[in-house]
Amino acid sequence: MQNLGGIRSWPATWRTTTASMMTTTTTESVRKVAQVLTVAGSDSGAGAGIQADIKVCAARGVYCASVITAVTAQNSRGVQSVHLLPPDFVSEQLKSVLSDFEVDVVKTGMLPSPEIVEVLLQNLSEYPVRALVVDPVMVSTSGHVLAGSSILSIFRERLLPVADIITPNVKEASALLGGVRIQTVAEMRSAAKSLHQMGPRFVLVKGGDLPDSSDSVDVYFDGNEFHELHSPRIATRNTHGTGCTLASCIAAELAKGSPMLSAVKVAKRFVDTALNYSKDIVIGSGMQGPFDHFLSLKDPQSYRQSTFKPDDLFLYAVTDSRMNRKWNRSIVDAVKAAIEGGATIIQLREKEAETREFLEEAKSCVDICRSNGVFLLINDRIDIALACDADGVHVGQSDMPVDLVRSLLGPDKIIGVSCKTQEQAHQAWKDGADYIGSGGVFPTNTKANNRTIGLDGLREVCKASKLPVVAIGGIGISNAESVMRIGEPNLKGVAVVSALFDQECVLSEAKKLHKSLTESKREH
Ligand SMILES: Nc1ncnc2c1ncn2[C@@H]1O[C@H](COP(=O)(O)OP(=O)(O)OP(=O)(O)O)[C@@H](O)[C@H]1O
Ligand SMILES: Cc1ncc(CO)c(N)n1
Ligand SMILES: [Mg+2]
Repeated sequence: MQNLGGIRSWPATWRTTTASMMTTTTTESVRKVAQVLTVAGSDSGAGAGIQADIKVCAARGVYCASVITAVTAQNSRGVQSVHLLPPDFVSEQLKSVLSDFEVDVVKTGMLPSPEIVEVLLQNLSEYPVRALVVDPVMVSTSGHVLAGSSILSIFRERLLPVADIITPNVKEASALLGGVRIQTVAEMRSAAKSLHQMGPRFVLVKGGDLPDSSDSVDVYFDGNEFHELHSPRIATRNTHGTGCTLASCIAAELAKGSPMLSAVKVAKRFVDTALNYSKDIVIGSGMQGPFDHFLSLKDPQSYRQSTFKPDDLFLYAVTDSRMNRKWNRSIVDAVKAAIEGGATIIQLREKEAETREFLEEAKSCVDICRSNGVFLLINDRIDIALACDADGVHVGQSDMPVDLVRSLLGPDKIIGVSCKTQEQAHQAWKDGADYIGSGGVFPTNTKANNRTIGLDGLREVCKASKLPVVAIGGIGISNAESVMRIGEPNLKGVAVVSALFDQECVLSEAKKLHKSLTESKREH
């Protein structure tokens, strides 16, 4: 919470906890478990509310306690009835949990009366937590009022100012702002700005219900900069509880130690994946079905595969053991800095590493990448990729053939392959690769005896490729724009080695490169 220092003051070790383990060893015998407390309403249909919150946290590897504010009779057709719990009893539940557990993050959903908000604030001042995520639930997607206008003034005056992030949908944002019109992304941006002035540290205005939009766009504002989070709108009836899921996932990621923007990105991606994954399941006969938070009601194999997107190739960071040694940093530190600076995918290319040491480092990198929602690939070493459960591999033309890699790794891992020619690009697609890396575009010292194909060669490969392409070889801040300017639609980004890792500060180089790539993307 704002007045408590927020998540920025968290111990550094927390930032490396994993989604699957949810713990950090503090002493030999005590394991710290990341904990969320949701303060929300029960949904008998279990698609939204408390039930969704608990499922999301479990899916993200975080413990979730629950304080119930109201009980709803609700299904896929709508809300039939709402029963509020007495504020005193809500307070007893809050005390019960907060006085006993080490709650990291409180997430609020349905807070149906000013008295309930009052007891929540009272308990939070008595038992401070590290972060407060406020999903200002007011109306269900089916149109039922879950919290009326009586809560508006206490929300505006007392709850929002102590929130770390608020996640209103467009209707809720409009209600909080006294009924302003929000029908476009531009209006979402200005709403986010006005809401920020009410005191929360971060604002995310969700665009799931934005009319006439082919993308599902959420607008994030940190008081300084805006970020638009886009994902294609998924055609499904199963969107009941997307809002609760998003907010709880943000809370879970914060509890594990993520910075805010990373938590929001992971959450958006989680909702997107879960919706995609369960778009055709049928639960209930109404217009608003629940979806599957555990991604298990359908063939689990398609999970990862469906989440790799060509845009993940935007800023592709490839590590190099010699450079890390030269600058005296570990692979793990190099990867952390690259991600913080904006790298969108990581490849570990550690030619000289000893297997056992490499495996340990790769495992740590998997944890960091996963908690930041960034994929991690291993160069060439299928064995290491399997052993550390990396998201995939990148192979060259003289490494193991792609079809064999695919049969070893299964359908859900990402496979990239280096291609210099149109024939190789065609073969990569036939063999089941997900993307190709093409280069060396410019001469480079990183790879000896590597033929340079130039921008013309890159263009040829892009034209022949049915797969997304990332350009590699001698690319850095000075020439990244000229590469992207070739304007081939399937050229999705640049891969860099020295430009990030043979530098004194990986973080600032990554930031600069990300900025220049973003600018060149905007221009085209
Ligand atoms: N059809 C969809 N396809 C993809 N993403 C979606 C879709 N609908 C909603 N989302 C995403 O789900 C998240 C929740 O957004 P939404 O605006 O629906 O919240 P909400 O209305 O509060 O949710 P709820 O339905 O739980 O009340 C956002 O990240 C939004 O972009
Ligand atoms: C209990 C409850 N909380 C939140 C929502 C918002 O989706 C809902 N429909 N039901
Ligand atoms: Mg909605």
